[in-house]
Amino acid sequence: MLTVDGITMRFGGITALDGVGFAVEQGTAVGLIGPNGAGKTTLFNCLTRRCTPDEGTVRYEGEDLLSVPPHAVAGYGIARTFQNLGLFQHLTVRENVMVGAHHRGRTGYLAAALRLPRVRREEARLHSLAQELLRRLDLADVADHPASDLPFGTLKRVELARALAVEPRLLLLDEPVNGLSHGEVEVFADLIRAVREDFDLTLVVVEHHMGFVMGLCDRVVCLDFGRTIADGPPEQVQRDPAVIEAYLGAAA
Ligand SMILES: Nc1ncnc2c1ncn2[C@@H]1O[C@H](COP(=O)(O)OP(=O)(O)OP(=O)(O)O)[C@@H](O)[C@H]1O
Repeated sequence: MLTVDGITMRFGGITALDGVGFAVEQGTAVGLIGPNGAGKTTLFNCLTRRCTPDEGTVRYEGEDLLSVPPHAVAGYGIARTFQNLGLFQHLTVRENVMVGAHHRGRTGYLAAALRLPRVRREEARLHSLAQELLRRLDLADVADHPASDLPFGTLKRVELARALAVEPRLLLLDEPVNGLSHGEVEVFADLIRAVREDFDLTLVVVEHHMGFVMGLCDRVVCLDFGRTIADGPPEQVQRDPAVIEAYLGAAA
């Protein structure tokens, strides 16, 4: 279970988040929505330890996540994808996925330097994990291509494979369908639903595409001006007058 409580984050005179709280039960998918500037990215950055809030707590499986340094978050079974893809363009697809796998590597530097047998066993395990993910996400044919050669839609799958290589229980998706065509969104939504099931994932998704959020998430949290204005099942949040007003106000 992920519990976010009383998160407040200020940038100079701007209060980006103002006492935001919600909980994500293990195995559920929660969508974070809200008009531009509502505070979604700032909240996501607090969850992924890219920033530290001024006030509040974030706990995952009882651990105080705010005391965990950003590079150690993967060790707690938490992975993320990036809005603008967090891939290494000059590396191959397979190497990018292996980068994810190594975030979760369980061997220390000394053991790795000495190439102890357990290091070799761990390397072999990570290679076969990467191979399985490449197959599962239909990337086997492009495994040895540099990322820079591939279309955006394929890179989205590489990004997902890299995150899954961390062997997460909790996966945080930052605008996963941003930049995809209408048809690609539906295919990617099916893929996310399938991997969620296969890997028994808990999901937190920041996304502007309402159809995607409503079709994937069990619960939706809507932010506006740094505050939670709705939290409930997708159909309920979609009909909530405060949510409609926030979006219409943003469009006006
Ligand atoms: N590093 C920063 N310095 C100053 N202000 C910031 C910073 N990051 C965010 N803000 C401000 O905090 C508020 C929330 O921004 P945030 O990017 O979290 O919103 P958002 O809901 O993700 O918006 P969008 O949907 O446009 O990505 C905005 O007023 C924004 O200008």
